[in-house]
Amino acid sequence: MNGSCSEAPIVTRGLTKRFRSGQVAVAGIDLEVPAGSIFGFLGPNGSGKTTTIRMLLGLITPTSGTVQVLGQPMPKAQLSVLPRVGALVEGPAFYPFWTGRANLLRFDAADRTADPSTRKQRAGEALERVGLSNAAGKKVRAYSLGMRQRLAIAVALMQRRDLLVLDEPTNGLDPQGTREVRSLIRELAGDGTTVFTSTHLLAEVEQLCTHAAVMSRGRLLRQSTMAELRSELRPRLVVRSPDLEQAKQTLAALGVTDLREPGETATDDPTVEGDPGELPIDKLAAALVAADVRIHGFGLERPSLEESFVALTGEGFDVAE
Ligand SMILES: Nc1ncnc2c1ncn2[C@@H]1O[C@H](COP(=O)(O)OP(=O)(O)OP(=O)(O)O)[C@@H](O)[C@H]1O
Repeated sequence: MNGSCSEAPIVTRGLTKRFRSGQVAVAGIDLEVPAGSIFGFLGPNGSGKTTTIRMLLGLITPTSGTVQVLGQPMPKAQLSVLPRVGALVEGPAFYPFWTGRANLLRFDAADRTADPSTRKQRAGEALERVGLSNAAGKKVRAYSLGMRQRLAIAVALMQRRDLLVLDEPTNGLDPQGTREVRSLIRELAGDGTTVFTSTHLLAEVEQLCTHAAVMSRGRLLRQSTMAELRSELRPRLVVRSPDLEQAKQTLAALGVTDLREPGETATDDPTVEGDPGELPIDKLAAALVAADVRIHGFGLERPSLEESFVALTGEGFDVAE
């Protein structure tokens, strides 16, 4: 890996894009993508992910703000930066009647920074890395969607890359293709490549990423490690009881805050939940019993990542695979 990669491979400051229509697609975002991370750039459709990625790669110019990729300013330094960045933005258009290998060679031949004398060898290595060596001689039209996407990633891997930027790499894939691409991304990151990947799928971030940033309506709401995001999700006290009013009063008197009755629950029992803060839960249980509250259920529940992101963005995420 290149020495300059110890610094964050992607840094933006106040990055903004206002389109001619007047629409502000990206509104002053400060991104910092650590070296070696699998960074999930998460947000609902239309939240500004693709526009951000296009600015990172120098495909469009920011209205204001700065972008540094691999320590150098973009788009100014794109000639020296882009050969070290593998990108998958709009999937490359393959010739269906050509083999996977022939398509790969064609893309490399169109790349002025690529060395023709090593082309065949590099194609062989890229096909090997994405697990397509055995299918390299097959026509692309016989490829599954997952194989096509892996071939697209092979295009991005024809040269040694310090950073991969992938825009919705599993979009449109069936579950098998999705698994293939996710495991490929994990392997690539395991080799030390930083991976920046956008997605509207929360499950993708949960399964794949070490870090995440959450976009909503052009703004960056949060960015942190996945471990931090998870630990921040405070557990809530959940009590099921036919004596709901009394349960509420008792808990409130002990200092449980934000008491609410959730709409839908797994059981028919009336349920109240609240934030117990630092209160020891055995004391809370004892107090309910002492107040003659009949208890059908009692415990701490951690909100899912989805619930907390929905609370953050006010929008739902697609949690489907
Ligand atoms: N060339 C353009 N001209 C005008 N508006 C645009 C242009 N490109 C994108 N937009 C608008 O900017 C907003 C952000 O779009 P963007 O494609 O960046 O979002 P996204 O998060 O990548 O969503 P998706 O996953 O649907 O692509 C959207 O409202 C979109 O309509």
